[in-house]
Parts: sequence; C-alpha cells; structure tokens
Amino acid sequence: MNQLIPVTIVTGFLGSGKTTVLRGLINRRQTSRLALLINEFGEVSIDGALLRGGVDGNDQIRIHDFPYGLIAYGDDELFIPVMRAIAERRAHVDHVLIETSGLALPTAVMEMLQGPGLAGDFILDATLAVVDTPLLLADQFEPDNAAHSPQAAVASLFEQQLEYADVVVLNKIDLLDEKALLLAETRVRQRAPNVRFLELAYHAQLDIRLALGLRLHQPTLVAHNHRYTPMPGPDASPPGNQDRLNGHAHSGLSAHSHGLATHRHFHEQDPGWLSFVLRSQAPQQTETLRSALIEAARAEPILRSKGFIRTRDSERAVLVQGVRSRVVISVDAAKPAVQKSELVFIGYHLSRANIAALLTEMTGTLWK
Ligand SMILES: Nc1nc2c(ncn2[C@@H]2O[C@H](COP(=O)(O)OP(=O)(O)OP(=O)(O)O)[C@@H](O)[C@H]2O)c(=O)[nH]1
Repeated sequence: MNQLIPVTIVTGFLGSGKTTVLRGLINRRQTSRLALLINEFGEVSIDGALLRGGVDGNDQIRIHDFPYGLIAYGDDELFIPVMRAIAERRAHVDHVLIETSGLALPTAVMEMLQGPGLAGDFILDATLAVVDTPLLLADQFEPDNAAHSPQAAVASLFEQQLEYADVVVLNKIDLLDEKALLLAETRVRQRAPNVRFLELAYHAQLDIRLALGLRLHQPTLVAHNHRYTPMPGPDASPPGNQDRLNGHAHSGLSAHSHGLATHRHFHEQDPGWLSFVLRSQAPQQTETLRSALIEAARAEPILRSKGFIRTRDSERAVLVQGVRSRVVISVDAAKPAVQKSELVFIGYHLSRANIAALLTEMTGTLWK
C-alpha cells in the first residue's frame, strides 16, 4: 500500500489570519515539499496571490486556487481531481495544507478524505482553527437572540468550525495581556470542549512542528505523544512568553471522534452569505479610501473586504485588508502595481448598491 500523504486543514472565520499563519509556516519550513489548496469565498483569488508572492520560483511548493465557493462542498468539482493529481506526484509531496474559506466548515474536506476516492492516498493530520482573539473577546462570535441576524449566522459558523478543530490557534494576540489570553482560552474551552490543543500565535507565527506532523488521526494511534509541556492547571496564567510553553497547551483529552456522518446537513450554505467584487478604474487616495471602507463597514454588515488597488504613486501593489471596520492598506512588495482597483466584499445580506454608492461618493471616483 502507498504511504499516506498527511493533510492539515486550516479553518477559521473570515479574516482570522489563516493566510498569514500559512505564509509564516511556508517561510519557516525547511525542506518539506508542500501542496497548498487555497479556498476563497470571493470570485477573485487574493490569498493565492499573496502566498504566491512569497514562494515564486520555489518548486517545492505548489499552490492550487479554489476561488468562488466552499471547498469540497457539493458543487465543488475541483477538489477530487486536484487531490488525485497530488497523489499522482506523491514522490514530490510531503504534506498537503488546505486553507478553507472563512465561511466553510472543515467537515466537508474531512469527509472527502475518508471517501473511497482519496482514503487510499491521504490521511488527515490535524484540523486547525484560527481565531481572531480580539474579536472573540469583544463578544463578536456570541450568538444574539435574533433569528437570521448577521451575528447569529457568524456565531453559528464559528461554533461549528471550533467543534471540528483538533487545534485552536489564538491569533492576533500581539496586543493582548496575559489576563486577556487566559479569558480567551477559557472561552474557547467552554465552547469547544473537544479541542485538543490551544496554541498561541504571536504575530501569526505558529510552531511548524505543531502544524505539520501532529498525526492526530492515525488509525493505529494508541497514545498521543508529544514533547511539549502540558497545560498548567486551571488557576495558572497562560503563557505570555511563547517560549515558556512553546505556545502549547494540552487539554488532556484522548482522540475524539468527529461523527461526521451525522453532520452532513451543516454543509449546506446559508444563502444569506454574499460576496461580490467592486472595481474602479481611477487611481485611489489610500487614506480617503480607507475612511470610505470603514464607513461602509459601519453602514453595512461587511465582515471582510480585500483586494489590490490602483494608486497614483506606488510602483508596487497596494493591498487592502479589511476585517469588519478594521482596514489596513499597505504596499505588497512582492507584486507589481495593478492598473485598476478590485475589492472583494463578503458579508451577510450585504447591499452591493449601497456600498458602491458610498465608495463612489466618499472617494469621488466611480466604483461599480
Ligand atoms: N495584528 C495582527 N494582525 C494580523 C495577525 N494575523 C493576521 N493579521 C491581519 O488580519 C488580516 C486578515 O488576515 P488573513 O491572513 O488574510 O486572514 P484569513 O483568515 O486568511 O482571511 P480570509 O481568507 O478572507 O478568511 C490581515 O490584515 C492580516 O495582516 C496577527 O497575528 N496580528
């Protein structure tokens, strides 16, 4: 029998930092040959472009884009053929990393990996869920009592992504103190008691040994062995200094079964989630556009905005990264400047017309 190729799934809500964590892993990996499957809900692949910028010319890393939809869901005709092609070149692949879109559940991929087409070639290594810790602490993933509200839809997806994670990665913790970290950890444990490891990712850096090669789903695994210090008792502080515990905490649980078959119905996509692209030909003033995007995120339930914009002065690409009303515009040195601006918006029951009108008015340039 062929040796099985390990697969790590990186899940997490929109904008939690999945691509940034992956970029760090790629940069710090030494010799592993990786295949990356990058899934985005929007029709334009921004994450794939960002990751490619860092690995151009590196033949040990292959990136496969899955834009516009949810990877391994019913209407995804690409997943099995791409995985089969990876299996065909198994001599050149040590590990497969799959970044699901922020609106996808990892269970779809997990099920496919267990199916007859792929089970003979691949084995799930672990499922990681990346969490935007400041948003968690700001109660943004708590359900409200209103039916069909954006908050209820977000909370439900967040909950399910955590439920199937082996490892939860607390990300965006660079500005948080130890008290806040402990609170975040407690909240995750309350909501997802099956999670086996909690990792702290300072500046989205994750220990590569924790991301590749955990082997949490090996069929023959009897006892789980690792060389990290166990999590301190419930009264202890979480590790403020990642070196102290290697950012690693252990729940002490044995391997849990995912009971996937009973959860098929979760795979249907809530039609309230929308994504669209707005474009503008005219050069943008970055500060003006930033203010307009912040305003738009206040006026409409935008949970994510991202893309490259055309400016007057930069010779390199200018990248917009918006997570709700937190918008960062920066130069991406790995990519040349673009000739038109193209932004993807994702949210729950968003109005394309309102956002286009607001951007057009506030920037004084046509967006459509
Ligand atoms: N301060 C801070 N910002 C971070 C960190 N990790 C990611 N970010 C920022 O968060 C934003 C979203 O990061 P991405 O890595 O694109 O998030 P994602 O989960 O891949 O996003 P989607 O694929 O759209 O769901 C970007 O502006 C990142 O620079 C972190 O550890 N600290």
